[in-house]
Amino acid sequence: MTVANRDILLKNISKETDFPLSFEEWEQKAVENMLPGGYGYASSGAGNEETAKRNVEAFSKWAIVPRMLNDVSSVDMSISIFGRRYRSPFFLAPVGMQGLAHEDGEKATAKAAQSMEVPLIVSTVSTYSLEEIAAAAPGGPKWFQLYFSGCNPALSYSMVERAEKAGYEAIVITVDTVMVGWRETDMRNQFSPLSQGYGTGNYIHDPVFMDSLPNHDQDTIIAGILENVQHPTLTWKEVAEVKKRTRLPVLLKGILHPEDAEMALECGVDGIIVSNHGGRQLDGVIASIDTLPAIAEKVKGNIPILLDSGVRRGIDAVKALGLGATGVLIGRPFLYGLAAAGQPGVEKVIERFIQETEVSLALSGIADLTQMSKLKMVRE
Ligand SMILES: Cc1cc2nc3c(=O)[nH]c(=O)nc-3n(C[C@H](O)[C@H](O)[C@H](O)COP(=O)(O)O)c2cc1C
Ligand SMILES: O=C(O)C(=O)c1ccccc1
Repeated sequence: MTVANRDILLKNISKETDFPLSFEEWEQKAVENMLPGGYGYASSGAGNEETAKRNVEAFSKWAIVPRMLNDVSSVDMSISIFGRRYRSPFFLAPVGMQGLAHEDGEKATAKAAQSMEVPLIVSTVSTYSLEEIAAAAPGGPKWFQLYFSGCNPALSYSMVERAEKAGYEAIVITVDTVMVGWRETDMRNQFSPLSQGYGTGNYIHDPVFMDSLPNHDQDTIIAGILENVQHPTLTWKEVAEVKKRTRLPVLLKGILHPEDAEMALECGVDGIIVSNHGGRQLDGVIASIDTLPAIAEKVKGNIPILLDSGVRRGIDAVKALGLGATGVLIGRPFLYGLAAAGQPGVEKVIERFIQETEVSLALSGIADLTQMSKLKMVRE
């Protein structure tokens, strides 16, 4: 029997009581280890935090109708995407400024992703440069998340080129951040992640970016980064242009409307990430998991659909897979693991997700992910 909770039944779990189990327990460790402004930035949602709450509630409203009497003695939860096979359906979401959680920031996360064989999506606004992160874990699968520059397209293209050169295997264009959301927690704390992040690293270490600035004092660099991240004029035109300029697969992150998913197909993108940015952008929007079925119906298996926002444990991933996702991204869960214990913390968070998913698939009567359509999914 290979199923993960064997160790628990054999009481081997007592060896690792130092590590939290649930999301809430990891979050408590993060509260203890992060500065209040940084924790507030990471944990909060936009506006009244309706969507941030809805993301989690919506998962609990979906129920699985499981299958019995299928041999689940070995559960294979590997997925295949863009010609590569991964051992699990989990990805680490692009999370900027990880230096806020741990001094090794994305370098520690990259090492954990490599050792757990989980693809890492590196943010444009990382504490460390995309090359430093790649060098920290040269064998690990990694994708690059692009905030397409609002004022400097040459910067975006140069970042795509650098990512290709550094071994990144896909480009994820985030489309829900044409401007940063209305974040009252940060206003109250007078907190800007950009000024904090800058002190600990050298993200956007790009000659094109640096040349575009009138001078190199910290305020000018930070204002320049923000101007580059926000892009109110972003349209399908820029997406098509990025597609033209890279040989890597291009995904769009932040799709919620089924018709946008259809337009993504028409535009020739290679994948979509159904996401509301963890409730950090437009408050009041639908939970990702609730819009997934309609999107899956439009996409009809033509391109992979990934999902994030509110995935807190393995069973949430099973629900997303049951509703048509190829894989899921986790954001805050791994960030809190990083804050709690650095690289080993991220590894343990990933391990918990993988093991709970394995047990949950077995109990659902699923031996491998091609069998997911045998489940019935019901919304309360
Ligand atoms: C602190 C923080 C920073 C983030 N930075 C980025 C970013 O730079 N680029 C991006 O596309 N998404 C960013 N996101 C959104 C995540 O990629 C992801 O969509 C979200 O965290 C998923 O929700 P979850 O935290 O509920 O798992 C960030 C999220 C957090 C919590
Ligand atoms: O905090 C975020 O979610 C995010 O994506 C971001 C990135 C750069 C600046 C501000 C916010």
